Amino acid sequence: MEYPGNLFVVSAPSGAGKSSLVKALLELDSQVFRSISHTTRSPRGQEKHGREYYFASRDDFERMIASNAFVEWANVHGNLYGTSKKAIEERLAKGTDIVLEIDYQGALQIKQSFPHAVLIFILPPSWEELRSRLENRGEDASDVIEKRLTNAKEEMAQVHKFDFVIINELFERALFDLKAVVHSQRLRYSAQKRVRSEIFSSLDIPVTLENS
Ligand SMILES: Nc1nc2c(ncn2[C@@H]2O[C@H](COP(=O)(O)OP(=O)(O)O)[C@@H](O)[C@H]2O)c(=O)[nH]1
Ligand SMILES: Nc1ncnc2c1ncn2[C@@H]1O[C@H](COP(=O)(O)OP(=O)(O)O)[C@@H](O)[C@H]1O
Repeated sequence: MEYPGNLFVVSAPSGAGKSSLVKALLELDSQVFRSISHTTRSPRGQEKHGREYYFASRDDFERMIASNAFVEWANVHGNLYGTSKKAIEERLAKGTDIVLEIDYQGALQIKQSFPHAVLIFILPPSWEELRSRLENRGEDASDVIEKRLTNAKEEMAQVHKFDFVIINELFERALFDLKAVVHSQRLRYSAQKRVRSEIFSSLDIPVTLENS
């Protein structure tokens, strides 16, 4: 099913800066919303249920899997994470753009269900920088950091399956690149047709079906 809204997926190894970049994007662009995932991970730092995540027990999460409530879900770093159908379908149907901040497994599942989804991978500038960001963030125990750094090797090996790759060295530059990807998608003819059809019809521009 085609939706009038654009669907962006942002993936990155833990510590690369995806949450910071998506947060900054949402502050600049009122037309983009972030999908709130469910997770069995316990809250970190100042995280609040219903804001960063819907924190769920393992039983509740598995009940949601059994009732087919997720459009995608995955086991990441030993915790379960998933995007509920409810979280995205309502927003997309309204024509707003939505960002999913999910791992590469979820990204590939989304691309299967929503071929027009735009997959964006955020890379750190180096291994040393990735480690130091995780350590300076100060939100994960050292064994968790080691596990996430080990998983980062497999995650970054998937980068070629993504539509765009942004290197998050200087934050402002990476944010500029992320904004450019979002805005370029809005300028695609098919996206324009869905959002500005009244202008196309008033200018008598023929809209061919294959772009619908
Ligand atoms: N597949 C999937 N991955 C998710 C979802 N929500 C978060 N993740 C990913 O799970 C991983 C761990 O997220 P988190 O525990 O918040 O740690 P962070 O990566 O250090 O911010 C990250 O790669 C997230 O992108 C989701 O709904 N589905
Ligand atoms: N370009 C950057 N330069 C330096 N530090 C950064 C940059 N981007 C993010 N950070 C910091 O790195 C840490 C990890 O960022 P975060 O957004 O939590 O990553 P992720 O969501 O990918 O795990 C945070 O402390 C954040 O403030």
